[in-house]
Amino acid sequence: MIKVLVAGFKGKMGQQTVKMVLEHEGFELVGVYDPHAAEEKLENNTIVYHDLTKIPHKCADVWVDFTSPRSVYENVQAALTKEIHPLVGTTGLTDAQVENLQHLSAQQKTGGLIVPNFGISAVLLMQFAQQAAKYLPDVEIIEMHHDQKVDAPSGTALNTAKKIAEVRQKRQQGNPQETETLPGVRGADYEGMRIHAVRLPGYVAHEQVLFGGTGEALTIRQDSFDRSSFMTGVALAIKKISGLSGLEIGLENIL
Ligand SMILES: NC(=O)C1=CN([C@@H]2O[C@H](COP(=O)(O)OP(=O)(O)OC[C@H]3O[C@@H](n4cnc5c(N)ncnc54)[C@H](OP(=O)(O)O)[C@@H]3O)[C@@H](O)[C@H]2O)C=CC1
Ligand SMILES: O=C(O)C1=N[C@H](C(=O)O)C[C@H](O)C1
Repeated sequence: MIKVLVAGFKGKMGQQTVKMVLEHEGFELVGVYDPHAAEEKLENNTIVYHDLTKIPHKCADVWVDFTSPRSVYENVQAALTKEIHPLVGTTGLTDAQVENLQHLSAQQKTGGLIVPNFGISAVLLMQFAQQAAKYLPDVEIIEMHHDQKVDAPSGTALNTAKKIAEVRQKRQQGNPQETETLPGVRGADYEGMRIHAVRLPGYVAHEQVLFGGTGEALTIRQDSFDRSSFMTGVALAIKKISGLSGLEIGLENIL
């Protein structure tokens, strides 16, 4: 049995993860964590932790984190220090934070995985976009999410831009003389690529990558209509994470 702890268990993704772990015959839910939770135990007697320092060393094999950009760094530090493999779905870690966590992971000899998106459609979108950018280097990214999301751009959009930047030179896009008569209207700039974030009720998680060439265009789009779609990826990562020696980024590392 793989022992799993879920941080952020009351949230939208945390609840899906708890359900999946309880239903999976190879997994055992050994604890859940939320500093703001009122209860001491779940209905099935699973222990509820409220304080990071009270979570015992090596009490779980995997720490699944679906919390918030404000808490994820501290949580992953705690998991690594306790020699629990962190499986990080939470977005918003900065590059410097990721680098520090990778050092800690090496020091602790405890591997882990940061996954900007557990959906197979999003993983494929990122791979196809990287491939397309080799031939169509003028790109804009539009991500669309529910209006409760706290971070922008989405982790998926930022990771898409980083993957594209690996295969193309930084380039200026659009008219060098362009001006914004409404500030921000052209979106954020990542190495010359524009990223636009839409937040609307009714949406879940969606992304379009638009490529323009001479007289032609390509649009790649993925849609996550339901959060249960992320659970196949979470389950697979829980099974495979102990095989990772460092703190890696992207579900593709275990596919
Ligand atoms: N990688 C992927 O495929 C996906 C990633 N995500 C990411 O996962 C994260 C969570 O998303 P979602 O579930 O929608 O968000 P929610 O706001 O629904 O849930 C977050 C939960 O974390 C709790 N929380 C806050 N601080 C802490 C802490 N220090 N330790 C433990 N729990 C804490 C919150 O409690 P309280 O409300 O009391 O503060 C809340 O219950 C986001 O960063 C989102 O971008 C989402 C979907 C897919
Ligand atoms: O907050 C969300 O909902 C999601 N967050 C992740 C992100 O920021 O990319 C993954 C998915 O888009 C859902």
